[in-house]
Amino acid sequence: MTLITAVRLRRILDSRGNPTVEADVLTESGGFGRAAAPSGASTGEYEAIELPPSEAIASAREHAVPRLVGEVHAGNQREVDAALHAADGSEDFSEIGANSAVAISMAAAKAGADVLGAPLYQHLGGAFRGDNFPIPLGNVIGGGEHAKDATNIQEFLAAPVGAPSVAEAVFANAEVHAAAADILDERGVPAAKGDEGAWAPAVDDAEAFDIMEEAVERVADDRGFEIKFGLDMAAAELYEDGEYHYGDETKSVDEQIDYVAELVTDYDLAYVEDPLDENDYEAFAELTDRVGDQTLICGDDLFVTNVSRLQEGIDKGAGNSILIKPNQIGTLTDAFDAIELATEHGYKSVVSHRSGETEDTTIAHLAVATDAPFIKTGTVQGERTAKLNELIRIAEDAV
Ligand SMILES: C=C(OP(=O)(O)O)C(=O)O
Ligand SMILES: [Mg+2]
Repeated sequence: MTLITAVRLRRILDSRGNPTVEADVLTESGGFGRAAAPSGASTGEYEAIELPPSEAIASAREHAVPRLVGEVHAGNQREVDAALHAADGSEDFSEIGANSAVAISMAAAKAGADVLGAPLYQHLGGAFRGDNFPIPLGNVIGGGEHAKDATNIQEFLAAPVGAPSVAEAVFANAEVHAAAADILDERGVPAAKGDEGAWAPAVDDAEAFDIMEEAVERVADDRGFEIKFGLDMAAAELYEDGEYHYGDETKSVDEQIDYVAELVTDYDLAYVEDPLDENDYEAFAELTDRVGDQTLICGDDLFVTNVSRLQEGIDKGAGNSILIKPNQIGTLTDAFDAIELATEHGYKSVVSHRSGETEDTTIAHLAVATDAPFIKTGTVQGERTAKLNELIRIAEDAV
């Protein structure tokens, strides 16, 4: 029934206006799935390789499509993803491109679900998920690689940890985003938006903390449940020649650890992603030792959704959480394996978008299917709200 009969690949636009890969997968019994690859800007050094979309498409047509069509069942995700690995033959999808691989992998999952007549989250294992829904981490203020002349820290994220439902959490994040705009306005600070729709004002990090604290407090008071906030420091982007660079100021590794530990305590941060360089497991371990019982220390560029890198982190006590970005590793199977390993070792999974996105909603289903405690997928803008609105629909469907 789910034997793949066609795979179509094309270039479409992503949210930055760049081309990206979209895949359609069709099956013998008329099943259909469509998915598109996202794209990062602050990419990790160890991510699977994204090829220019035209190259990725040409290579996947030559190497992957013949191994899928008439050979593999869309309903068997491990079979699909093994065929993609075999077609590629490299360790990092540098032959067919992780962008082609992830688009095909996700489109096949949707085609498999379509044949079964099941929602994607159910097909991906949602029947045995818990009762919880992922808490959305919403990007409210940001800079770094996502916006020019804004904060050094890449993302200030609302974390509505006390929200009674996923819908309330989604709306609360949007309200924090709006409250931040009001506060900026009151302070006479103009703000454009960064790649993910977060405000990108020309303020220093200290002022951004201040604005976040106030915005979160206003909405929490109004809503009557607890809203914290967190960060993606994307510290690999700040790190050069052994030091962390904040504009003209620098911090040694030890100073960076002290700085982050203080931020966690001072602002009661719910979440800190990539507070240290992607090669520094030891510093991650030291910070985790200091504040890992108070907050999530999440590895994005550190782990790149890769089980080997995660295992090294587990062995060294680096972090207590992993960001899951399917396109960092190339297939849904690899992303699932990373989530499974994380869960086994008490690491919290945070399923994530990329700064370059499309209307694709696969990550919302992935987060629900795997019972991930968090999802990071922005706050506003269509390519972000596509996932947030899908979460609301899934929650309604799953009760
Ligand atoms: C979403 C992120 O940004 P990008 O997609 O640019 O890596 C991130 O760093 O977590
Ligand atoms: Mg990150």
